[in-house]
Amino acid sequence: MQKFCTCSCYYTDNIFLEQYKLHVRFTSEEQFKSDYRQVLQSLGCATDTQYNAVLEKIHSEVERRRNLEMQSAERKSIIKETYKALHQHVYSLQESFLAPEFVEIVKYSLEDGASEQGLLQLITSEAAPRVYRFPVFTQDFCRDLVEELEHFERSEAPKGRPNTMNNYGILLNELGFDEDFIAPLRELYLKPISSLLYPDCGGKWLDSHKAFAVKYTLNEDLELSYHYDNAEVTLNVSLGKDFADGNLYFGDMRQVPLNETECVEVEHLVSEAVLHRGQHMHGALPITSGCRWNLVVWMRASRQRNRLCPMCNRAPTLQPSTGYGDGFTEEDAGLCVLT
Ligand SMILES: O=C(O)CCC(=O)C(=O)O
Ligand SMILES: [Fe+2]
Repeated sequence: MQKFCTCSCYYTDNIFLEQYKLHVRFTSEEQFKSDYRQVLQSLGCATDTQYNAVLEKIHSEVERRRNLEMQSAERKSIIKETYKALHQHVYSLQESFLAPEFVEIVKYSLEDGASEQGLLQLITSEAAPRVYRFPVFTQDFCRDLVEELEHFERSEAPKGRPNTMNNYGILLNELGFDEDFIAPLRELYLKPISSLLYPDCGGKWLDSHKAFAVKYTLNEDLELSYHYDNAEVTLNVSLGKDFADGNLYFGDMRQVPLNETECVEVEHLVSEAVLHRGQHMHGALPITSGCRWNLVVWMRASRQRNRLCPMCNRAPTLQPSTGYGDGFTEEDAGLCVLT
């Protein structure tokens, strides 16, 4: 059994200041002041009170991150004991949930001699550079899954939120989707495709994931700011329900400066996936009516990220974790010792 880890930058880096739409790093008050005081001022954080409110936000976010694993495990166990599913069948992946076109492209990807060129002939469209759109689920399955997620939302069960940028949404591992749904979807279906499309980004070595559902409605979140994912390859499936606008947009890879980037809008039809490199910058435009639910799977390749943590851009400093952590692994140095 692999032992998955987190990078310690999780407690210092990529802290999102919603009010200023700014990601920051915090290691000490002096470092923070020298790195951000001016930038924050230019974004409207002018007074000491506003600045102190920012520091307060950062401290509480770091505290939240430190308690996250324990609280998540607690929620998971309460959900397991008390939550009654509406559609029990959606928790175990079956081929009947999948669109026939998706099954075909996976079948092709598993053939001897399958190539990127051959696969691209079967995929509906390349919506932006190396961003692919194709059907994944049936409409019936999308409807059942949304009904299940809404049933969970309405329940008394405790809820964890996917990340600091989403205030609504559901962590699917807490709800019990990891073992029999997301893991086989990644391993049996998405890895063969990603191996051909993204061999340079760890696509052949996907071995863990973080999966969640995101939700946008008029009284809650409307949009998602421009960001990259803590993932090598991301699957994003539109589940419905009815909504207007809310397209995804893609810029460039995270290494490219923003002023050299042109964004491309990508229409996302219900039941279709958008598959992209995790570090390809993107966001979601505001919806203007209705309710939009998406399934997002951040897929990780330990072989890739053990060398470079995409969040701090350094060799990761590993911290033990429960579950998949952030997809890093302790590599066994002493496996074949000759004496
Ligand atoms: O709302 C969406 O479709 C985008 C979600 C996303 O990019 C993310 O959660 O990482
Ligand atoms: Fe994302």
